[in-house]
Amino acid sequence: MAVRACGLIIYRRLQPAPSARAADSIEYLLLQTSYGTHHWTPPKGHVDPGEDDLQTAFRETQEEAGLQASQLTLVEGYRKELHYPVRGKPKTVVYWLAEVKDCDTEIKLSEEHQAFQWLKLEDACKFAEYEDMQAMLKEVHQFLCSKE
Ligand SMILES: Nc1nc2c(ncn2[C@@H]2O[C@H](COP(=O)(O)OP(=O)(O)OP(=O)(O)OP(=O)(O)OC[C@H]3O[C@@H](n4cnc5c(=O)[nH]c(N)nc54)[C@H](O)[C@@H]3O)[C@@H](O)[C@H]2O)c(=O)[nH]1
Repeated sequence: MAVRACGLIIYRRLQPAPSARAADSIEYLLLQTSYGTHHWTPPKGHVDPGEDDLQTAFRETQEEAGLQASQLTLVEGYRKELHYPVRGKPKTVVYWLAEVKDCDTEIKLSEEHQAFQWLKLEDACKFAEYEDMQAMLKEVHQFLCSKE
C-alpha cells in the first residue's frame, strides 16, 4: 500500500500596486527540510491513525509552519493528489489550497525545517524542483486567476 501524506498549499495576497494584476500579488509558502536533500515543499506530512486527510493537512501545517486553522481560509474546489516513489515505495500526497487571512502572519518552523520562503509562482517553481509539484503550482495559480 502507498504511504499517504497530506498538506496545504498556502498562499498569501500582498497589496497589489495600483497598475499591477491581482495575480501578481500572490505568493506561495515553501518550507525547506532540515534533513536529507533539504528539499522545498508546502507543509505536509504522514496521516496518523484515526485521522482523516484534511485533519492531517491542518495538523501538519500547524506543526510545521505554526499556522492555525483559524488563520487560514480553505479554498473550495481545489484538491490535488501527487504520486511519486520514495525509497522504492509508492507515496501519495494529497494537497488542498488555503489562503493566509493576514499576509503578515508569522511563520514558526519546527525542527523538521530550516527555512521558509514566500515565493511568486516562477520562483516557487524553481525551488520546488519536482515536475509534478511545479505543474501543481501552475495549476493552482491558474485556478486562482480564474476566480478573479
Ligand atoms: N534524517 C532524516 N530524516 C528523514 C528523512 N526523510 C524523512 N525523515 C524523517 O521523516 C519525518 C517527516 O515526516 P512527515 O513530515 O510526517 O512526512 P513528509 O512531510 O511526507 O516528509 P518526507 O521528507 O518524509 O517526504 P517527502 O517530502 O515526500 O520527501 C521524500 C522524497 O520524495 C521526493 N519528493 C518530495 N516532494 C516531492 C514531490 O512533490 N514530487 C516528487 N516527484 N518528489 C518529491 C524527494 O526526493 C524527497 O527526498 C521527518 O521528521 C524526519 O524525521 C531523511 O532523509 N533523513
